[in-house]
Formats: sequence, structure tokens, C-alpha cells
Amino acid sequence: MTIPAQSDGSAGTATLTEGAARGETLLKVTGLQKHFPIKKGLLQRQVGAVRAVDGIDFEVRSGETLGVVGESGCGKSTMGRLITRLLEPTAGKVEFEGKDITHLGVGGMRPLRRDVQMIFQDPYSSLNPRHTIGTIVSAPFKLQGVEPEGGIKKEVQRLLSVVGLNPEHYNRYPHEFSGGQRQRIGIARALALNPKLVVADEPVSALDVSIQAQVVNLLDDLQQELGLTYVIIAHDLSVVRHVSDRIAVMYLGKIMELADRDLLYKSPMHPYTKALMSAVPIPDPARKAAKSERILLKGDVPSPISPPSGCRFHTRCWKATQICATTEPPLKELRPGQQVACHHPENFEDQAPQDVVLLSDAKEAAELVAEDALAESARTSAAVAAEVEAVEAEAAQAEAPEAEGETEAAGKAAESGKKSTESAKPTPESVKTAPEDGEKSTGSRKKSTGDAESAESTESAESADEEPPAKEK
Ligand SMILES: Nc1ncnc2c1ncn2[C@@H]1O[C@H](COP(=O)(O)OP(=O)(O)OP(=O)(O)O)[C@@H](O)[C@H]1O
Repeated sequence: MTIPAQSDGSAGTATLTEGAARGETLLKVTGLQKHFPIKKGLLQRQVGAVRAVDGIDFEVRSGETLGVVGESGCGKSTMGRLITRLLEPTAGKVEFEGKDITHLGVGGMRPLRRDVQMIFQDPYSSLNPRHTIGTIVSAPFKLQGVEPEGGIKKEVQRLLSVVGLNPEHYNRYPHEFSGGQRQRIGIARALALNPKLVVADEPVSALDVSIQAQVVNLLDDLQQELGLTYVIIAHDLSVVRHVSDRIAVMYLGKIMELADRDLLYKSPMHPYTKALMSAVPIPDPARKAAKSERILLKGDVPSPISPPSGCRFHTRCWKATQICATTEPPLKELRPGQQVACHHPENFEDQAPQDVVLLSDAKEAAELVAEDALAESARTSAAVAAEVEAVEAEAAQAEAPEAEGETEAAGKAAESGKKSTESAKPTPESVKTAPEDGEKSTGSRKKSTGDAESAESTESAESADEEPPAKEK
């Protein structure tokens, strides 16, 4: 699709190249929380709170697309409304282009409304049925008191053609358009003031599959043409797969994994990410065999009013041990470009190798996880752990000759380096020799590592199922 070039002389509108240069941080979120109070009784006393967003940190870089995925109710829309300041955060900080906008009032936010726009999920209810599309798309100009060069009508018609609509339909009403066309009207309205950041909340989930692809491609084209930065919220990974540069996986108000798209698809580290990915249908019949590796999650997402202790995913995770129920894992960069909040990550060295006794919840959850998936998980973790051990041993060896004949302290350091390597022994070893004493033995985790005797088979980390798609940009 050809998209007309953006007119560069629109009076009063910011040019997209202004502000943060490509790759620089445009939006920064620190410890962001939104707790909706639950009130009861005549006096409307607060008796609890829905912890919709419960302490999240991330950055959005200029020119990139950050995909945000997670099951229904995990706080994605609330997060979107917080960063566009449609909601007031309970705690935390939102910075846009280095400026703290967390508690800006209506007046303070007015100039920012040009720079940050939102596209809503439902193209049916987000457009006023009594207004013509001309009125709808021109509303931002009127609200901001902006008079584009050539007049508002001309600019609105230009915007309509930018999003692939007929400019002659300026005077038509929303009901005269199809779902996909209405979403295009919503996109035209969002683009009216040349925003820097566009937050799209489930922009295609209300549309037919064939139309979804058109709208996703339109968003992608517009990004390239206009240098937009996107946060795209979706409930599954298939929508954000082709457009995102990085993907944040949310669960119960927290970010579980935040990674470059290719890394996430090639080797997801959080068990929840892996489960979400295995739920994406595989259209290629030749890869139907992967079906047996589907991971089914047990039960529903727990209530955000009283989320589980420790790691919030532990009640549905097949790898959960005691530490998962008691200690919340921090979101840590385990690989460059891949942050994960997990004590027992997939495709990586175990972060709590001493903790091997599975929780009873985990044993139940493991019954829903295909044997192949469990075996693969153990194999890849073992392979990564072995790799880490080899690298550390090599480093210790390289240090050793230098230490020879030198100070005693240096010798001791080398020695302690070796010890720490030993203590970081791969999980599978420790899991295999895990307590056999009683019913709380490692259960399915043990079973899975048993299958993983050939820890050397690294290629399993890159099963056909997890091949990253070629980015369509
Ligand atoms: N205004 C509100 N008052 C009280 N609770 C709310 C409010 N808005 C959202 N919630 C609750 O916060 C939690 C997160 O909701 P949110 O809509 O952000 O999730 P989501 O991941 O976007 O889900 P979905 O994909 O279904 O829209 C849910 O439990 C929801 O019921």
C-alpha cells in the first residue's frame, strides 16, 4: 500500500523527528502500580483493592514497537491507560521524554495529549455514531486549538487517505463502514496530531482474521512512514509476533518476561511465556507433530485482589518449588536483551538450583504439560548450565597461570572462583539426586530430567516450533 507522505508544514503540529532520537528512551515506567479500591457498606469503606498493575518497570525506545501480551485480566489495558495518563497511578513513576508526567493535571497534560495517543479495541463503541467521520477525525485539532495549513478539512481528508479510506467519505457516519474501516478511522484520529507514541489496546481483536492482517500491516506501514513508536497490547502472541521489536509478557499485574522478539520466540525463558507460545496455533501441517508439546495451563488466572505469594505464576507452574511460593523473583536480565522474573527459567541455568522439591501444585500442573515439553525443558536447561560451567571453568583456567607464583590472595581468589563454579552445578544433576525421601520428591521435574540424560543435545532449544519468523518490516 502506498501511503502519501506526511505534510511537513502542518501548523501547530510537532514533527515526528523532534524529541527523542530513534533508539533513545521515549517512555520510562518505574514501579508503576494501579490498585482499584473495593468499597463496601454505607460509609463506602475500602475493604480491599484490585491490584490491576502491581509494580512494573520498562522503557519504550523511540521508533520501536513494544508488544504487551498476557491473558485476560492481567492488567494490560490498565497499563495502557496509565502510560497515556487516562488513569491516575496509585504509585510509581511515568516519564515521557525525560519529563515526569505521573501526576500532571488536565492542564499539564494538554500539550502531551498531542504526543501520546491511544487506539482502542472496539471500533464499534469508540466512535460516536452521531458524528460524521469528518467531525470525529477533526476533533483533536479542535480540542487542541490547532489549525493545520490548508484547513482542517483538507488535513482530515489527507489523514483518511493515509489510512486507506476514501477522502470523499468525509461526511459519512460510522455505521456506514465495516469493522476494519472503522478501526482505520480510529487510527486516523489517533494520528491527527502527529503523535510520538501510540498505544494500541487490542487494535485488531474485534475484527475478522482477514481484516486483522490488513490493520496490523497498516500500523506497520505507518510506523515506517511516520517514525511512530508503538505500544501494542494483545492477549496472544500471534498478533504482536510480526510487528514487535520487543515483547513484554504480563501476568497478574507484573511483567514476567521482557525480551527482544527473536530471543523470546527462539528460547522463551519464563514458563508462562512458553505456555502462551505453545497456545499459538501452528498453521503448517508439516509441523503438526509439535501439537503433542502443547502446554495446557491449569485453571484460571487467580484473583488480582489477593494474588499468590512469591511468584504469582507459581500456582499454575509445573516447575514451582518452595522458593517460588515464598520469594518473588526479580525481573533480571539473564541474557542481553532478555529480562526474566523466574527462579527456574527455561532454556537457561537454574537460578535456585538448591531448591528442587516441587510443590504439589506444580505436580498437578506438570500433568497438563506434555512429556515432550518437560523433557525438552530439562534438556535445554541442562545444556545451558553445562555451557555456563564450561565458560566459567575456562575463565578460571585462564586466570590460574597468572595467579601462579603471585600473591597468596590471588591464588585464593582463583580457588574460590572454582568453588563457585561447583556450587552453580547444573540443576539437572542436583535434581536427579534430589531428596528421594518421601512423597515430596521431585516428581515430574525428576521425571523430566530423567528423560534428559543426553544433556548435550542443545538443538532442542531451537525446535522448529520456536523458529523466529522473519520480521516483516
Ligand atoms: N475501573 C476498574 N475498577 C475496578 N477494577 C478494574 C477496573 N478496571 C480494571 N479492573 C480490574 O483490573 C484487572 C485488570 O484489568 P485489565 O482490563 O487491565 O486487564 P487486561 O489484561 O487488559 O484484560 P482484557 O484483555 O480482558 O482487557 C481486572 O481484574 C479488572 O477486573
